Parts: sequence; structure tokens; C-alpha cells
Amino acid sequence: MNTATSTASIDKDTACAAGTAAAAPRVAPVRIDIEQLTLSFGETTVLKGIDLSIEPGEFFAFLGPSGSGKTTLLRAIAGFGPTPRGRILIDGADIAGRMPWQRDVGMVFQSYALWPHLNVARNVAYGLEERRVARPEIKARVHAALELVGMADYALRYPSQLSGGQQQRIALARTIAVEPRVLLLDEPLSNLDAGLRVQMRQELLQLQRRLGITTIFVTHDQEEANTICDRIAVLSAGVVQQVGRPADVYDNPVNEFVARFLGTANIIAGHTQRTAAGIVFASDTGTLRLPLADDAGEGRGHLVIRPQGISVAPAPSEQTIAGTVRSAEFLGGATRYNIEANQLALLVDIKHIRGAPDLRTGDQVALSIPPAQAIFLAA
Ligand SMILES: Nc1ncnc2c1ncn2[C@@H]1O[C@H](COP(=O)(O)OP(=O)(O)OP(=O)(O)O)[C@@H](O)[C@H]1O
Repeated sequence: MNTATSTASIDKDTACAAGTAAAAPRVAPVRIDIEQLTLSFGETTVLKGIDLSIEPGEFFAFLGPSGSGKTTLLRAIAGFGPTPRGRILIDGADIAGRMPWQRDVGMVFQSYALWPHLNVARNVAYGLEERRVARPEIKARVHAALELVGMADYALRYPSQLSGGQQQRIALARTIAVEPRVLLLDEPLSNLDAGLRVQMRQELLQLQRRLGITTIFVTHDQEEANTICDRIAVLSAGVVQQVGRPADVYDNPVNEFVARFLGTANIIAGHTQRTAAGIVFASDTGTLRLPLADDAGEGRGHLVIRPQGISVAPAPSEQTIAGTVRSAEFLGGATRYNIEANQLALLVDIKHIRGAPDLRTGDQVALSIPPAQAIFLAA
């Protein structure tokens, strides 16, 4: 157990009246600026010049594959691990010299890290006792925090008597009780089963909105990040690849890594050329030629097309591409077809409607790819 869930001294808050509703945020949301942050473990540099700004009250995700540096970056903000180069500013103030408990940040771990020998109320009270908060106020804040996570009736239970989701709520309550200015969540839902994860992520979002607290959520699960976060930073190998609203990043990935990491994509190597008819993409295989939007740019690169960006036309025409269905995968809301077209294997998602006939292996189809659905990434 460490002091990661702790926040700064609450001396300034001692005027707080017992019974104050924790739902009313008492701390103004803060902004976080990360500037040129570089961090190494020995010879290995795992964060390479990270630049990021997180707006006050924002629910922000660090999203990336295992080993991309998400947890290291989160821990650097909390004040754990090797001292980084560069700057971390909270509301404009450089926090470099501050110890973890002086940073006003609360961290929730993947493992919850509850004390097994303390009941729920004592677990939540722990950080407040450490800060020598007055007894009546501890009582009020523990109650308010438990109310916020819907666990007020469980105050006298022990962690071993709680489900994973309930333990997670207690870990959150413990962090919230100390009223941090920043909430750091390190894969907080990864120990829960699929159904509970979906439920808990909505609870987490509602809680974050109610508190209005600037929150950073670390995950390798793009669906989790997309569903609850205002903006995401996609990390790979210690470098921020792209920052933006989930749908914007999904629709406009800046490189192949981001395109692949955020969902499924058809990625085709080739080049673009300006012709009398506008910009045209030609695949390296020489078999696919596609008109693109006018601002596509010229040169070598990759064409990115999401499976749902390709549709089956009612009849072949000059604008369609002839293809043959090779296999099908039923996904529930859609069927994903592997279609061979012009010697390319294309994934095509067709919305599944009850009773509508599915395509079969061997069926001949005419595919349509509207220019707006094809993103050209220049090399
Ligand atoms: N204490 C350490 N000593 C040496 N190397 C470390 C240490 N902690 C992390 N690393 C390395 O730093 C890199 C980034 O690790 P980090 O845990 O930040 O990645 P992550 O994106 O959070 O991955 P995961 O999703 O698996 O937790 C990895 O290559 C890891 O091996």
C-alpha cells in the first residue's frame, strides 16, 4: 500500500461544514499542461518528449497498446517513478519539486489496493485520517463519498465481502473523499467482467460529470476510451501519435498505427495522382483505381477505408468495383464480409437487419467506395 490515493493537505478546507454534499464540487477544475516530458528507466527512454494539454474538467484518456508508456506517464503526473525531464503544470504551476501527496492528485489503481483488515468506512477514511482531518468532518466526507458511489449501506463490510465492482466503487470513494484536484485512473475497470465493465464505465462518467474533476483514464481498450472520454491521446512507444475527440481520431487518423489501433481498417499501399478528373488513387498492385476528395494530396502513401465505408451497390456501374464474397463473420449489428476485389482482400461491414438476406460465399457484388470514405495518408 502506498500513498497514491492521497491528495494535498486539506487544511484550507477545514472550514467545511459536516454534512456538506460531496456532490457539489468544492474544488475548481484545473488544467494540466505536459511539456516535452521525457523519462527513462536506466538506458531505456519510455516517454519521448510528450506534449499534452488537458482542459479543466475534461475526461481525458491515455490510450495505447501494452508498453506504450501510459502508466509511466500517469505515474509521472502523480509523482511516482524516476524524475522526468520537461514540465508538468497544474493550473500553470510546475509541480516538479512536489512529493506525490503535495500534488493534489488522487490515483485509483487497477488492483484497487484496499486494506483487507479495514472495513469500508475505515478504508475510505484512511486518507483523511492521515491528513489529520477533524473526526466529524471525516465522518461526513466518508458518508458523502460512499453515497456518491452508491455504497452508503456497505460501510461496515470488509473488502473480502464485496464483489469486484463494489471494491472498485470503494477505491473510487476513497480517492474522492480526499477531494483531489485531479483524478488519475489506471485501467480501473480491467479486473471486472465484460457486463460490469460496461455498467461501471457509465457510473464513472456520471460521477466525473457530477464532480467536474479533471480526470485522466489509462486504458488499452479503445472502446472504453471512446465511450466515456471527451478526448483521447493515442500513445505508441512513448510518443503521442494523435490527440482529439474519439470520433475525430477514428475518422481522421494521422497515420497507419492510429488507423489500425482505433478499430478495423482496410489499408492499401499506393500513390495518388492528379488527373483531368481530379485526384485518383492507384494501388501498388495496379488493380484498384479510385477517385478521391480534391484535398487528398499527391504522392505515395496508404489509403485507409473503414469496413463500413464500403457499401454494396444495387447494380454494377462505372463507379463500382466488382468483387466476390470469400467469407462472412456475423457481428450482431453487422456482418463483416471478406470480399476479393481487383486482387485485394477488402473487409466490408453491412448492417444486419432481421430477416434481410445475407450474402453468401461466392456471390458476385458491386462495391461502392464514396471518396469521403477513403482517407489518404501521405508517406
Ligand atoms: N520500473 C521499471 N523499470 C524498467 N522499465 C520499466 C519500468 N516500468 C515500466 N517500464 C517499461 O516502460 C515501458 C512503458 O511501460 P508502461 O507500464 O508505462 O506501459 P503501459 O502503456 O502502461 O503498458 P500496460 O498497458 O501493459 O500497463 C515498458 O517498456 C516497460 O517495460
